[in-house]
Amino acid sequence: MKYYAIIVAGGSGSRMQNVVAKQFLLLDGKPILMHTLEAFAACPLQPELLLVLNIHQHQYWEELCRAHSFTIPHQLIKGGEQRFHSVKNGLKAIKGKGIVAVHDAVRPLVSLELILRSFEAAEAQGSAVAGIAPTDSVRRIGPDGKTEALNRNELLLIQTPQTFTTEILRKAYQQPFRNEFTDDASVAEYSGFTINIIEGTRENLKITYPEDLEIALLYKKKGS
Ligand SMILES: Nc1ccn([C@@H]2O[C@H](COP(=O)(O)OP(=O)(O)OP(=O)(O)O)[C@@H](O)[C@H]2O)c(=O)n1
Ligand SMILES: C[C@](O)(CO)[C@H](O)COP(=O)(O)O
Repeated sequence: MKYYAIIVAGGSGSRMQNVVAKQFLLLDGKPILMHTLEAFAACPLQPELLLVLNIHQHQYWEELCRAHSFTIPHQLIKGGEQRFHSVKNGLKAIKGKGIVAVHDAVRPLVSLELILRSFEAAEAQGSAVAGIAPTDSVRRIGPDGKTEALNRNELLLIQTPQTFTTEILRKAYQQPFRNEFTDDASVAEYSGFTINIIEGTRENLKITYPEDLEIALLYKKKGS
């Protein structure tokens, strides 16, 4: 079986409010994106790595690789307008059959154990989407601005990797983009596929706001 990882890094990181796109910010002395690629490169299934990046950042990335002596082989693909289009561009570059993990570049603390479990579960069941139970109470905001409590036991916080067979992912990404498509699971589900959830990990956080970088550094130091 052939394995692939599409690492999506085509966003601008607007919520991070930094002049440098967040995937390039340093975590423990190295760009976030390099930690993420290293996590997948360490997988014994040896996934082929496809890195999706805004075309205007390709040269900058190549300079960063030289500066950090980063030599992990990967294919550079141009990013799209939305995450959906970035994944689609990555998928187009995969020609054969296999198992494809889609992962946010800005989740650098993904564990090798989760990556492996995700590939294995998707190979056995068609898909594997990482999720964890919420620990806060949750409410829905109605159109009138009033809020109502939701039963958190019926909810999951969804992470990446989101891993699928090439057959499922290709079929799903043939659809036109919809605003509700915030992840690959929503795209596959809208296409009629059932989503298989696997347990994610608490430290697999998505670096979104400045304080997330500080939390990620604490996790990183703890792990090393
Ligand atoms: N057109 C886009 C938009 C997002 N992403 C990627 O999808 C992942 C999750 O998106 P998010 O955390 O929202 O990143 P940004 O879009 O960069 O952040 P923001 O929404 O704050 O602008 C990130 O690794 C991001 O680079 C992408 O590949 N292509
Ligand atoms: C894919 C994702 O990380 C799953 O939680 C999430 O949907 C990305 O959302 P964003 O708005 O692009 O950060």
